[in-house]
This record gives sequence, C-alpha cells and structure tokens, in this order.
Amino acid sequence: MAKVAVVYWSGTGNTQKMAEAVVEGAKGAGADVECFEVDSFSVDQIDGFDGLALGCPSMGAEELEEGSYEPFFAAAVDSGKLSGKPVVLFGSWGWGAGAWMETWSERTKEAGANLVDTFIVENEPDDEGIEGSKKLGAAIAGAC
Ligand SMILES: Cc1cc2nc3c(=O)[nH]c(=O)nc-3n(C[C@H](O)[C@H](O)[C@H](O)COP(=O)(O)O)c2cc1C
Repeated sequence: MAKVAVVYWSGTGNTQKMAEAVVEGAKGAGADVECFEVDSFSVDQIDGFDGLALGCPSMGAEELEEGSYEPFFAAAVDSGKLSGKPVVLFGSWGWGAGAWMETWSERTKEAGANLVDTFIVENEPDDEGIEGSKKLGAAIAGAC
C-alpha cells in the first residue's frame, strides 16, 4: 500500500481544509495516509513515505510561509530527499492569482521531484475546491 504524507501549514484554516480533503482523496484511492502540521514533521521522515502532498498558502509577497514552511521546504530540497519522489503541491491564495505556486513548482522540479500535479484555491475552498483537493489526493496515491 502506498504511504503518503500530507504536510501543511495554514494560518486561517483554508489550506487546512484542503489538506483534510487531500487526505480523504488519497485514502479513497487506497493509500495509507498520515497528515502532519509542518512543525510536527521533519525532513528525516521523508524517506518513510512513497509520496508527499505539500500544502502552504501564498504568504509574504508570493512566498511560502516564512517561519515554518520555507525553512522546512528549503531543508527538504537541500537534503536531496525530494529527488525522484512523487509530490503534489496545494494551497490557498488571496490576491496574487497563484504566482507563488509557479515559483514553488519550479523549485520542486529543480529538486528532482516528480511533480505530479498542483491545485490552488482562492481563499476558502468551496465545493469545487474540496473536490479538486480530493482529486489531488487521489493523484498522489496513484503516482506512488
Ligand atoms: C501575511 C500574509 C501575506 C499574504 N501574501 C499573499 C500573497 O502574496 N499573495 C496572495 O495571493 N495572497 C496572500 N495572502 C493571502 C493568503 O494566501 C490567503 O488569505 C489564504 O487563504 C490563507 O490561507 P490559510 O487560511 O491556509 O492560511 C497573504 C496573507 C497574509 C496573512
């Protein structure tokens, strides 16, 4: 059974709602899924999972959240542990139309990961946003 880790940060709950739907979608597709708030997950744990679903909203000026998520992601890239790993990225945005995801996707590909798909939602996910998040979860489960 594919083991998937969902690792997210969320300040006001929007990306958290997406993360919960990603979990549901991945479980529905048969994966063994664990969900972590980013501060509860360490880069050393990456090797224990076949695939990763990484979630963070657009913060700063089209950046990852600087206190926890950026240090985590930078360390993950530096560790080399993303190389060859199936990864999906998701998160919520407010006014920038998703520019942070473009940068994040590029960084993920440059780290050698197999970027399977991305999904972004404006502010709080509506029904469509929840469905899209579930599909993303199914996609990472299927890619492992
Ligand atoms: C400090 C701060 C910086 C933000 N910067 C951006 C940004 O650069 N671009 C954007 O589209 N939204 C930006 N947002 C809006 C958030 O991405 C948006 O509110 C999102 O839904 C928050 O997701 P969360 O509920 O998971 O924290 C920012 C929000 C905050 C609080």
